[in-house]
Amino acid sequence: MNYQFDFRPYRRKFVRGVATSHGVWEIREGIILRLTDETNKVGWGEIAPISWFGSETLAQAWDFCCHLPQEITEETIFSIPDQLPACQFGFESALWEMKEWNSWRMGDKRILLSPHHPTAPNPHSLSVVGPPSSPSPHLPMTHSALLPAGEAALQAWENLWQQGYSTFKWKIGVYPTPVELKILDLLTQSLPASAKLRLDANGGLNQEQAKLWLESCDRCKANIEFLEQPLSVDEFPVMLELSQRYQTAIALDESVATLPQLKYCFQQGWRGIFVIKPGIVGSPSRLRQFCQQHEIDAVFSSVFETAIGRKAALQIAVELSRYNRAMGFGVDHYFVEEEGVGRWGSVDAPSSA
Ligand SMILES: O=C(O)CCC(=O)c1ccccc1C(=O)O
Ligand SMILES: [Mg+2]
Repeated sequence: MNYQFDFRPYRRKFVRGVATSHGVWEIREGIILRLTDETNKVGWGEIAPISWFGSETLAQAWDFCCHLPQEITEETIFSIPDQLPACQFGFESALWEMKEWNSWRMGDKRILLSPHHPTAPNPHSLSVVGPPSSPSPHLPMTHSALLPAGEAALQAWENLWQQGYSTFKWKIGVYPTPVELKILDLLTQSLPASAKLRLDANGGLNQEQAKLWLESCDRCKANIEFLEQPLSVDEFPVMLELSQRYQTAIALDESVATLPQLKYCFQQGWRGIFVIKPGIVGSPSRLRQFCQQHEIDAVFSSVFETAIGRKAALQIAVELSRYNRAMGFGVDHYFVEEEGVGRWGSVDAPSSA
């Protein structure tokens, strides 16, 4: 079977920049792709790289798309190299979506698009356009809401709590450790007792600081679910050691950004938490295979994708989640609801390409 392949870039500005230990991230850029089969069934996919996190760059993904022929096959998709993990996700999830349509009784004509009049669904509201997802055998999943770095977290949690979130993730390693530890004190005193807090350092701590955080967390009466990626990727052995020395759990994130890295850390003996970002980790089918073979403790997490990538990522997350870990997709408050994500039909190269 041959599939017609189309793609377009998109650009979304965050309402407020996302501050991490890497600096402030202002704009999310990516690629929306579409596969159309010979009967005009379509599948949408999204390529949303984060190169500072360990995926390919947007320019590399764009270049890959530009060099593909207009008609591709499954073999094209399953032979995308591991160096392009966000592309593997985008193409495979588009293929998956199209096949889902094949096994679904077509009652909704909105999606049956003529290739001569391409109109993209609004990626913000794709959930109302797509086919019903296969029923999940799992319990309803909860989401974790992302808090801003620094003392802004002290004001931000309450509104999110009222929206129904009870797990929060706070970015640390952005301000000096003593300042942030003081805020941690205030935050844990003000959060409701049933709330859970995740701390995400994005690899921005040194070993001394990491120990200070872990000691504070061990002493803390509040429910600290885990400390995420305290040290840089090359300090994996130290994190392995710390995970055995402290009560507070450690989650790897940047260290397991892609599937080969995930496999490596597992092989090296990591049995703590793995944060998995389906949007950049690579091939969904190979991820599924690995997670089903090894019953790892996984937390699934957003890459600030649009509703197109989110739908595919959530399908994977719901299928592979265990231990009732909240999923890190509570990031909608970083985007303006009505904002467009680029028009299907106007072709501009991404600004960074
Ligand atoms: O995981 C979450 O709860 C929210 C998503 C998130 O924090 C994130 C989003 C994009 C890039 C990196 C990260 C991160 O976990 O470090
Ligand atoms: Mg993280």
